[in-house]
Amino acid sequence: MPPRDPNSQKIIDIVVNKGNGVKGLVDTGIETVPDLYILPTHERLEPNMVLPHESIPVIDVSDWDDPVVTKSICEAAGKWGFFQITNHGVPLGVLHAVKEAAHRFFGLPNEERNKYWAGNSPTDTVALKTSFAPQQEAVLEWRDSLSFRCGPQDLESFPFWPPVCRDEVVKYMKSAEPVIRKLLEVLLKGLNVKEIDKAREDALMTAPVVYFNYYPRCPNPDLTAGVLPHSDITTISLLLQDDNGGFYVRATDGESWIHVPPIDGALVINVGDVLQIMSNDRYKSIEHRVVANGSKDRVSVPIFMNPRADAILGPLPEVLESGEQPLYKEVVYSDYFKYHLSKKHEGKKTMEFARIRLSCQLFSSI
Ligand SMILES: O=C(O)CCC(=O)C(=O)O
Ligand SMILES: [Fe+2]
Repeated sequence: MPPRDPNSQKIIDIVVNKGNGVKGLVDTGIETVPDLYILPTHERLEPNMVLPHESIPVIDVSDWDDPVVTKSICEAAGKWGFFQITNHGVPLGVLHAVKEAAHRFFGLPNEERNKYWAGNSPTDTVALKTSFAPQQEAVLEWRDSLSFRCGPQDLESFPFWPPVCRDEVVKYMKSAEPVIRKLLEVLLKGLNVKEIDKAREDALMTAPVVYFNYYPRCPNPDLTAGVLPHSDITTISLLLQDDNGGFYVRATDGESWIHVPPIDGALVINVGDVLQIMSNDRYKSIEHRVVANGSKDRVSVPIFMNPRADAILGPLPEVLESGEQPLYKEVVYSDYFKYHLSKKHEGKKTMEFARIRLSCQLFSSI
């Protein structure tokens, strides 16, 4: 990346090097978005790129055993890669409380918040960051995020988590766990996997991470990005939105975008890269993005369910059993993860790391 101009370097200093985040920048009273946050025009989401009448499915999951429900889930995962679920059993009070907890954390004074800055935090299970990969990005994303690793061993460091929000995070994670398990059971059954045994469970769902994403009100929301288009490198992700809107997913035409309207109490579910790889493309990990908000501070609370770092990913034997060619080679999840983090958000580029190129496929079939 070319060197930054002196003004952008000054802002990097406030936002990244001093650990104040974009929230700290907004608190200085800026009235326009600095150049460092201004996207080239071709990267902005223009209104004519949004399909106003399309929407992702909303599925009532009050009966997980209903074949209509399981079929809708698997079909949505194959066609849209995204769907919303309602009546999932996570109490409304728990959902509201965790969003309030996110506001409480980001409402702390800079010096309280940045105690948790990545690398500085009292525990490596909690990390505050800004944008996605500020060192690799010419333009930064208008977002700060606080992540909590929530695997069983990670919870041992709970006493070091921020007291203003830690109870709510754990409660949310615990109530969402059965939903994650059910979703994975249904999705894997759709791939002919009869049961998720201990080994599969270890590989698929050992490393959940809860995020607080915080998008402070932005003076020029049309010029910048909350989050640039990307796919998640998870098995599956569950997203809790607030009522501000601004979350878009790539339409099935591969070009346009669809808004995902907030529904109180619903969770937005998406297939991540790992499940697309395991399903040999039957399920789709779809790009999504967030537009900054001009009138309010927005929060979202995703749960990213990840495989164990040393898990070996590749198309499942059950999927290939009928002689289907694998589209992906086997990769270790930690290598996939590191590759993802070494680049800025760039659509679905990370998947190239595991994809078998056509020429190799032809070669191996000769
Ligand atoms: O904030 C949102 O609504 C979505 C954020 C997102 O896509 C992510 O954190 O991966
Ligand atoms: Fe995402």
